[in-house]
Amino acid sequence: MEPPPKPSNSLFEVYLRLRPSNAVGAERFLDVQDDGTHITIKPPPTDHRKRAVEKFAFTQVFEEHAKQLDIFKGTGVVPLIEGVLAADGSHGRDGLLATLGVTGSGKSHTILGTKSQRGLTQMALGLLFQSTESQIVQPTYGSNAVPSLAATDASEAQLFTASAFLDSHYGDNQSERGFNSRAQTPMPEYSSFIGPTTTRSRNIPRPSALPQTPSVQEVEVPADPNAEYAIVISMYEVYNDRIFDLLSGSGTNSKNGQQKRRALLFKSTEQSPDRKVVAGLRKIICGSLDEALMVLETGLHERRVAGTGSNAVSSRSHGFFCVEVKKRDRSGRGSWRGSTLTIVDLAGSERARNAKTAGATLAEAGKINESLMYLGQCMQMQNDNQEGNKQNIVPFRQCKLTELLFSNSFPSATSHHHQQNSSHRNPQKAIMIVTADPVGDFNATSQILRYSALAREITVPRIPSVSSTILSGTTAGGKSTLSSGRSSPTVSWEELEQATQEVARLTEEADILAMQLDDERERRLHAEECWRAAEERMTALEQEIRDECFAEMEERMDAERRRWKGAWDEEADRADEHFDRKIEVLVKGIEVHEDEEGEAEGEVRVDELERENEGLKRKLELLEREVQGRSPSKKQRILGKKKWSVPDENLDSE
Ligand SMILES: Nc1ncnc2c1ncn2[C@@H]1O[C@H](COP(=O)(O)OP(=O)(O)OP(=O)(O)O)[C@@H](O)[C@H]1O
Repeated sequence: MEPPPKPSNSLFEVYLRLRPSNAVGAERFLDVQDDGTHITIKPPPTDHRKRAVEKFAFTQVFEEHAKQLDIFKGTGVVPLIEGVLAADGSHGRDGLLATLGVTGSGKSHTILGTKSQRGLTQMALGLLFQSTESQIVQPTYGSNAVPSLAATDASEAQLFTASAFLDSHYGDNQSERGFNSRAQTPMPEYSSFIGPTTTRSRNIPRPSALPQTPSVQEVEVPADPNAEYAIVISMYEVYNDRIFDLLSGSGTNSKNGQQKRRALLFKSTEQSPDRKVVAGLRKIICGSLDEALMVLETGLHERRVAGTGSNAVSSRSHGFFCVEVKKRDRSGRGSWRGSTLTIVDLAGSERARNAKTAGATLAEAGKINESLMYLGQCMQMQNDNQEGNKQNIVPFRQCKLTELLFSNSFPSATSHHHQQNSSHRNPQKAIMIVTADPVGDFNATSQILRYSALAREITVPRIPSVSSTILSGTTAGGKSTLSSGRSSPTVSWEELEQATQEVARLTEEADILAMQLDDERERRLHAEECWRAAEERMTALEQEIRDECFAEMEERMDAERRRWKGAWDEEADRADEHFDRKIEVLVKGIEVHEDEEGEAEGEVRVDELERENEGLKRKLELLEREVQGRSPSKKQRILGKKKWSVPDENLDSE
């Protein structure tokens, strides 16, 4: 079985590294074939259910004796570095290096090393700085490198020089100022971690105390001679499907850092519309390997402290270490472009049943297993795509981990458009190092090998069946019988032998089918698990959407209520005014009515007075006529004296 030729769209090259085991007397279930690319695993003899021997193909298998430097040179890390340095003058190609394996199988050992040995990360950093030594930009206060780097950063990041960052983290916290990728602010240069006078509140990692071996001096990778380089480091972890910055200091700076940590988004930004980036990270510009190693140690410390604390040794999150290798024209003009080398230390898969975990840690283990299951699905899909003609879509959007790992593995949707211009990016090149303990947990290890291997083959060892044994014995007997001279139907013996062989073949086929059935059953269970997980996600999503809708509805109802109340008050005011006006009109109306009455009364009174006057006139005429009948002097006297009083008297008398 050959590993299938690697198609251009394949996600990973997959290497297997076996770790030396400490277990004494434990039986080995994994063997490496002579070609160095295949392994076979057979279930322990105690497992009666499974008899198949499974064979897996990898790009290369590294046995227990392989050293860190062997892995560094043999797993394609060097080509990844060549890709990001891009000596040919291009923008380079993103690289991804990840380790996958059961808990305790040696992932962190491989990628991050130990107290005495460097891991692939430190060696990769060493090679990057070694290759760009004379061309690396020193980020100092006043140089235009820092603000120009901040201006071209597409991820809304806060940029710090390593010295400022380390000073703010370990020193007196006075220099907590960064370059935002959107607004450039001049920043003073603090180099207190180098200077002898600074008081440090926490234990600053000392480069001299970090492992110095293995050295990568002998490895040579060319850099672009016409470029100046800047190396920008960021670190984050995926914990419970959420992204947290490992350089923000929130985990180590606060007592309850876990609560204060703010989850970041993986999204497209204004400056990066066609690629998703982790937005809002703290990024550190490192001018030397020592600075880079100190930043790395700081992030790793944060990862350990910010974790659950229940298992200090084991990685409880997926750790991402990103080295952006930026370059621009050596003259210092032009904008920064470049690519990123991402190194991932995946959390170990474990069986909740085996791991004595409970509560939050169990939920955390569940999330780790779920994300690794999705990763397994993606890798399985890659392998299926390689084996068959049908190209399935790799379902990498199922969780943060696979999204982060794979979203740059495919040409972006707009790459077609970009093909014409210089900003076109190649899909990233990725390497997966699977770590395994050949005497460890068979079930957990075989499960990981099954989905990570580039090819797989199952064989059932041929067990002589009872009938074939008997019949072969009978055949031998027949021959002896023949030699004894007894007549025997030779054709029947031949037929019987053929039939026996057919039975043996069918038995073997049945065994293989049974194995395949087992396998299918396992795949079905796996698929059901995925289905359940997807359903749970859907339910959670539905709930989230419902909550969102409800909140929006509430908000709208509130706004509507407020609007309605306003309108109601306005209407009430208007009605009051209207009412007041009506009353006014009514009052006026009443006044008018009163006047009319008065007028009428006046008229009546005038009439009465006129009538009275008429009566008086008549009486006066009568009196005059009466006076005329008397003497003139008397008449004068009477007229002079009684002219106006007489009527009254007359009226009274009347
Ligand atoms: N190749 C190796 N040679 C020597 N020791 C090893 C090797 N691989 C792993 N170890 C040791 O085994 C132990 C567990 O390894 P490590 O912490 O790397 O496992 P891991 O896969 O990262 O586990 P987890 O997923 O829980 O973080 C460590 O003490 C490590 O030094």
